[in-house]
Amino acid sequence: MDDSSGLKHKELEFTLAAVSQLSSSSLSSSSSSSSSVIARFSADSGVAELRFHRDSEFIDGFNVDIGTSQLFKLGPVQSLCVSESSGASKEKSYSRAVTIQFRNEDESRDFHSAFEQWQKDVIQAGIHLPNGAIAASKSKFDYKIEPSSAKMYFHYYGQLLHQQNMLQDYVRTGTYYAAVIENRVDFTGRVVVDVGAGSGILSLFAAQAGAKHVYAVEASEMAEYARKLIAGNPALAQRITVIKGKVEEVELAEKADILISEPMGTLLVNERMLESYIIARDRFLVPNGKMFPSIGRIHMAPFSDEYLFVEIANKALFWQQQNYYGVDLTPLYGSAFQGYFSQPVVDAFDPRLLVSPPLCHVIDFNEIKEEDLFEIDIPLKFIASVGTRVHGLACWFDVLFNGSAVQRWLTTAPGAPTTHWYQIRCVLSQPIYVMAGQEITGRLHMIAHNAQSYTMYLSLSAKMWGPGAVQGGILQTSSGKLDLKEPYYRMSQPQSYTMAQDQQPQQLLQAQAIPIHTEDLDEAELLRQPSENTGPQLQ
Ligand SMILES: C[S@@+](CC[C@H](N)C(=O)[O-])C[C@H]1O[C@@H](n2cnc3c(N)ncnc32)[C@H](O)[C@@H]1O
Repeated sequence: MDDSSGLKHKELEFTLAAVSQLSSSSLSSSSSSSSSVIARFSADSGVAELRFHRDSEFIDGFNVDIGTSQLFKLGPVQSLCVSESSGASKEKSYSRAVTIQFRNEDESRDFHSAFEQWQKDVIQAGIHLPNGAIAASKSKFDYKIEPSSAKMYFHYYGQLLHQQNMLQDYVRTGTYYAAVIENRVDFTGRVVVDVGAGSGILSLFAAQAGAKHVYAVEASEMAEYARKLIAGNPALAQRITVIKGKVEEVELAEKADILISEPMGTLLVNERMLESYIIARDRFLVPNGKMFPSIGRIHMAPFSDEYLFVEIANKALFWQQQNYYGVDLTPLYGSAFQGYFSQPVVDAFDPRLLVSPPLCHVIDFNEIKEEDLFEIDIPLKFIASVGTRVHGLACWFDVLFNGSAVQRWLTTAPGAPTTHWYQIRCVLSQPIYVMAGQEITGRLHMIAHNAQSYTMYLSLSAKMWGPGAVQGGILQTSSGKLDLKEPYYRMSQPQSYTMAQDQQPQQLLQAQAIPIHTEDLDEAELLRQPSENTGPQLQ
């Protein structure tokens, strides 16, 4: 039954034991209560919201927009609600989290099902405003992604120079070409959907491989260029239809036998386009249809790199000046130091820097649910091959084209031909010392945010080692929080790994600072490796 909000469910209230807030600037700032807290589901303001009240007072800054939030269970009576910042603060904040403590398991369960139901209604029905008007029904994409991020993102992809950058990554485009052409058997006479077609290049490959018809879906202005490019290839053009729009929103005349897409961002998941690929699967693909690619793997291994560590630590030294035009800058040193270590480093590194064999986290595009990509939690366990200082976690990815004739992997591994994705390294501000044979454990926990990327929480620990060690005991732990949306592109740095890796960090800190190449890249450009001077190494 509809109420004035237009949602099927009436306003609901839950009494909670406590709530506390994790803001992006502080992990622990909180406002938990001694008196009980009421959580109220409401659409009073025309937006479906969860509002928290204590002693009939609204708790400012805690309200969450149900349409753009995600609720996770932390334990039987504890949950975490991650949401877009919508409070009074003007501070730029991609996401914020409220920890909710329930009084018992039943109430926790009821709360979760109410949240799920409200979210479904918001997404499916749109929201009726109190004056009777109906707010435009938003798509799944619009609910998850901040409009300013989406605008910049599609503006970036609407430009030919950025499509050219990807086309000129010959490892990437050549592997797609080979995977399609060698697997003609999968394309001949089939209906294909190209998810995020860009210039239309993969649609043209699919048509070359004999596709009966290809629907090239592209949300950015690039769709117009794709039309032009396709029209200029008349032998293929009659079998390709360009559809301008988001895969979450467009309608197609028929189902697809096969999806083709290049949805991979830095560390596979940046840009959150994999979710669009999964939505396209659920909307357009016939049961048991093929996906090109069908599997993605994130590979991870601890690394040791004194140069990189010192370079990052040195960047913050600027803020140690006590007399900068008469101003003491040191109050900001700690924040600057933390800021530099929160940037994943993007470059191509020597695989000899790896301290142990890598492990991998598999994402099966045929099976995974869109929601599974909202939070990616990877337990880490390695055995150090050498005694050294570990400076963080190195990561890269690969994807599989599981063709009926030929299987092909597109890899971005260190040591393999470089792609425009390079590799990424999460550097910890506190290195850990390991001996050969010692176990390194940890966790990489990534939480999606509404700026089309992820907040990454990394921790690494060295376990007790040697005779007499307490079973399972931890010697040292180091952790960090990084934003995958704000990487540090380091490709133009001089790379030299001739120095002994056991040189003390203090000595290096005193050494001449490595000149830092700063690139004036806008936010959208940072989603991908973008500029000409840092372009992919041509084959
Ligand atoms: C990495 S590019 C790949 C372009 C092209 N397929 C290629 O391989 O060269 C991804 C493209 O997908 C488009 N895109 C991203 N999300 C989309 C969505 N939800 N719906 C439609 N297009 C999308 C972007 O605008 C961009 O052009």
